[in-house]
Amino acid sequence: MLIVFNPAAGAGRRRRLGRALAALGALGLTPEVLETAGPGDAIRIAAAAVRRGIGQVVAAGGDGTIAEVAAGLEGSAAALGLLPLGTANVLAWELGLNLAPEAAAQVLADGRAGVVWPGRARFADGSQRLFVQMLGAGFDAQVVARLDLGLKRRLGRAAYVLQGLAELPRYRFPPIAVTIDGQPAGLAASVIVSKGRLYAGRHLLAPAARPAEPGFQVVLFRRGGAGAALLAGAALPLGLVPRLPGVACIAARSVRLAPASAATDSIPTQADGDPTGSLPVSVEDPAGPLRILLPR
Ligand SMILES: Nc1ncnc2c1ncn2[C@@H]1O[C@H](COP(=O)(O)OP(=O)(O)OP(=O)(O)O)[C@@H](O)[C@H]1O
Repeated sequence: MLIVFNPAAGAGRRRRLGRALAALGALGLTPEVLETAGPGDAIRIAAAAVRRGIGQVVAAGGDGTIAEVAAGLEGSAAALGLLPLGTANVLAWELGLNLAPEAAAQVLADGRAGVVWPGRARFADGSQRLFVQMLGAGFDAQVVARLDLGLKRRLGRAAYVLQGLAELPRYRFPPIAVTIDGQPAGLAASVIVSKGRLYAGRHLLAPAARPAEPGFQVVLFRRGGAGAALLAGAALPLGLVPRLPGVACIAARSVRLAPASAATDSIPTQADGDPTGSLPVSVEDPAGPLRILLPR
């Protein structure tokens, strides 16, 4: 077993890693730990672990670290383990993991192998990105892109709320043209292509999502403007976003998002809470699912 540790993820992460290692030691396991030095490093470390024949590679960080380890494991038989140390840890909540380091260690030691299907996003410059929980385009991606990382470290998820309020008066909500399974699906001010039911922690966004199956739920925010975004932000912790007027949730096997007009501003995207490229983007299933260690 190899643990890929992102020292920049979440708060109190080194202490939480230490607790997990102590618990693993008590269970007779002494995994190798490698630290990431920056973005993309976890992909390289996980891919090298696969070449060395390591059967379990653990992402110790948040959703961004999980997505990078997943990309490194793609196409292999190695199982992904989770040690949630991030800020939002949405995939861990989605899969029903207990976030305490000792409980996570127990799953690494004796969990059952399940599967999750990630999504693949392809950008116009030829770059691509695997995501495990969601890809956002529009307002939420703008918030992620502008987020001050020092603030995120100090305040955790509250930093997103503050940054969201700061972006409300400046973001212009350029319209996004949405294509679902090859058919036009109209315009939206913001879109979240979700693999899971949850968003930004434990908040319900896409009730029909099934992470263990291919395909996506596409959450369309048809209404733009500060008022609609503020309403969505207020509805999120109440789990009421899917019921808001102007919000639609559509099942998809492939999605294309593009600026509706060539004259509009560049529209940002985020994947699993990290800034990614700008629109246009195409989203599809990868060739196969990922093996993942789940609670018994
Ligand atoms: N040593 C490092 N220094 C700075 N950034 C790093 C380092 N190693 C990895 N990263 C980047 O940090 C990004 C954010 O980490 P991650 O998503 O795991 O934590 P988080 O944002 O706190 O958690 P969550 O996504 O659950 O809110 C990763 O996608 C990765 O690209």
